[in-house]
Amino acid sequence: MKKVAIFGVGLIGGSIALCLKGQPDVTVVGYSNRESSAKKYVQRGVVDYATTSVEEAALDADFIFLCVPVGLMDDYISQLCRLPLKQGCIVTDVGSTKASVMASAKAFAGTSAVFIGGHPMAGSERSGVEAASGRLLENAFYVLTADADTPAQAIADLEQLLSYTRAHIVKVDARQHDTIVGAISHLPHIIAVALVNQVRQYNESNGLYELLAAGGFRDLTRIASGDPPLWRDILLDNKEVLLKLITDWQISIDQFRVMLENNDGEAIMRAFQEAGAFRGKMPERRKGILHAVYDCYVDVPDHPGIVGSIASELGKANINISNIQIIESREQIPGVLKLSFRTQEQLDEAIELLGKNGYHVEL
Ligand SMILES: NC(=O)C1=CN([C@@H]2O[C@H](COP(=O)(O)OP(=O)(O)OC[C@H]3O[C@@H](n4cnc5c(N)ncnc54)[C@H](O)[C@@H]3O)[C@@H](O)[C@H]2O)C=CC1
Ligand SMILES: O=C(O)C(=O)Cc1ccc(O)cc1
Repeated sequence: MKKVAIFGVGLIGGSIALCLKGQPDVTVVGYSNRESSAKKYVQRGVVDYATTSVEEAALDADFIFLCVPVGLMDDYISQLCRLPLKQGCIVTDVGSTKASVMASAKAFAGTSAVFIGGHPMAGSERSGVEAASGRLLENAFYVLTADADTPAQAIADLEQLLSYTRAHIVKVDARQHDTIVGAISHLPHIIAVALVNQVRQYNESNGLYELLAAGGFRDLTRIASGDPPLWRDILLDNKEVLLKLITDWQISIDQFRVMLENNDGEAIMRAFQEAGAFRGKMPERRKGILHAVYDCYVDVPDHPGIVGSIASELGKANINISNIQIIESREQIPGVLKLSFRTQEQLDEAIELLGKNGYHVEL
């Protein structure tokens, strides 16, 4: 039996726990610094048992996952490396930045434990154990960062355990990870927040901004709803990378300003063509860091039972809806139903079926 201790059973820790709990050879213990959270982990059935004692959680653990916000990693690493951990215990983390945690983890040198950095490249703007799902990491990339002297057997053992998440392991150098993830995740979060706040300020003097921003703008800026303390920690920890990326971003935006000032339609088209061609090459069907959302919008006449009837038409065709949202119908605007699916295939099938049945569907 392998004992796996999860420190911080929130969105990511809870999702990993759900993949491991119930496996024939695994016991999962959750650690929280708060009694009420520890109780909740057990009540929700995410862990086998929970404790508020670092020592009890770590005692005899074969694997320890640090799933707390980035700003707390160093503190937990210092606490753990002072404990008599089991010989060969593998300590890992799930933090969104890797260089600082790898630096802190040097403290494990000469102890009975081995540290391997980790970052599952999937998640959402939600947080807490309530948002955890055993399918969150399925098909996502899962980065591991290890030092040159990390025993190959320890990496293999961690990979073996992580196979329960059905994520795809990739090994990346910690600094390179922070540079790349800075560009594809951290900078986009900054831009999304800045964009929403720009519109929020315009909206203070004209509420039409909020009303008209309901569609694409809302989807484009979904990640602006991330947990504020979590993102404070990530951005401050990756500050050096982000300062450089923000400078590059300012150059890109400035190029657009110049194109507009010069009425340079050719350059605008070229920018769209280059972006479209690069984006078109990106893999669509594997979860990326900003995970794909397979949504469509269906215009619905305002009559009772319409939602049930659409759901049952799809159900009969074995197309599973993962979420239905009725978007408030406003005066003179037909009702709109937002349907979400888990895969591109299911979305495509739903669009085809609903189209055949006379519904107007948009992406
Ligand atoms: N949100 C996301 O989509 C992703 C987040 N990550 C990383 O995963 C880690 C956890 O993030 P989430 O699961 O999203 O956050 P979360 O807020 O859902 O979970 C964090 C957990 O840590 C616990 N916690 C907070 N302070 C604590 C303390 N002082 N001692 C012990 N436990 C404490 C919370 O109670 C909660 O259970 C972070 O390092 C984040 O950068 C990695 C990939 C994706
Ligand atoms: O919601 C999304 O699409 C995300 O981008 C979630 C996310 C947040 C932090 C990470 O380190 C990785 C993924």
